[in-house]
Amino acid sequence: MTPSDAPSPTPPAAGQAPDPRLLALRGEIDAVDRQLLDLINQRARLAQAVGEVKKHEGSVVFRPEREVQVIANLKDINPGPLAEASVAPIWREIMAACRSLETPMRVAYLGPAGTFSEEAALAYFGSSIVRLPCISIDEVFRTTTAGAADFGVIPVENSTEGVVARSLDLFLNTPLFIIGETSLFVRHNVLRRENRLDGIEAVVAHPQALAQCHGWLSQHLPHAERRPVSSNAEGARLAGQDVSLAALASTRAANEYGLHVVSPAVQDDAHNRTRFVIAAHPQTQRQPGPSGNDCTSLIVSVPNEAGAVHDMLMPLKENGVSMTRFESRPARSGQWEYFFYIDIQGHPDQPHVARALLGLRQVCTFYRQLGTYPLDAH
Ligand SMILES: O=C(O)C(=O)C[C@]1(C(=O)O)C=C[C@@H](O)C=C1
Repeated sequence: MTPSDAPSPTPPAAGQAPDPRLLALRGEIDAVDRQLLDLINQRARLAQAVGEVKKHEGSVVFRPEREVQVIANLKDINPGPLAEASVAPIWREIMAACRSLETPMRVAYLGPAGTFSEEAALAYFGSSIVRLPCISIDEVFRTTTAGAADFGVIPVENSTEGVVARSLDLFLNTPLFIIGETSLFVRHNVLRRENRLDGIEAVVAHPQALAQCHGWLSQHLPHAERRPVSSNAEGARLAGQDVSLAALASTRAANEYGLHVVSPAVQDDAHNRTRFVIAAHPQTQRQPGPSGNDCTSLIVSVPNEAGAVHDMLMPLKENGVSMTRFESRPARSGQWEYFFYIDIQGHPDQPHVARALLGLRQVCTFYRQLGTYPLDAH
């Protein structure tokens, strides 16, 4: 008998009693859930008590380094069968719920509802947050700088398209600093009111998404105009109002705006990822302590002369500090001068990192530490 000939298990007919083993197992699951609820409430009361201590000493609620350690410890001791990848999202939600009892967290990101920035905000902070969707990345910076948001979620880099130049430029003149990072797999889908490709006159999406789907669009929708808009979710919102438009956005955006997924995963690179950083104001948040796996982000500039970039990197080499990112942006001085955006591994509390930063500072004409934060533990 082939698998397709095998008799399929018959579901119980309406009115027929389910298998008694199922009832017994569900009874046990209900009992375990009650215990879990008791335990989670016990944990929430402890977090409230921690919140009282912090209020008393005037310190900040959100401690990313502690949250990373909680999750890493649990992954280490997880006996299974729960998959290791399930531990982080479950505990992130539990900690988000506990945190929200200490204080509600207001998080600004590029909106409207359904953007990948919103997904990054939820992946990083969990869902117990106050969502503040903004109309542009500039607005995310403004809202967070003005104190209307506690944190801003900023896209900085995409694995297909490279840096998000606007975000890097905005970091140059902001008092905000970085307290965390998160990376998302970004899958763009063609979304439309009608479930077919023909008749699409324009594809509306963020310029980065249009670029990330360039090959697919040229092949499948060569005659459709590519119209840039402020975000992919904004494109989905517009496509919800006009059947001649298609959007490139997430399945969450499809649900949000009642659209069909006409073609799934049309980004040219199957492994397309976007990295976001979490920005906060130094008056309301402090730099996270060492977590054991940290990154320090800097913006520096050196004189426009032979060997200057080499000299700038020597203190890192001499102190055994790894550089994980090196980007340049024009300084707009008309003199072919550049700002360099550098990420290094480690925390300034580590002596070799402190020595490297001191050496670097001495050769730079501009030096700004953008923040030190635990690396994404996904
Ligand atoms: O340990 C703390 O500082 C807490 O406030 C508790 C807790 C948690 O739920 O475990 C909550 C918020 C912080 O970001 C870190 C951890």
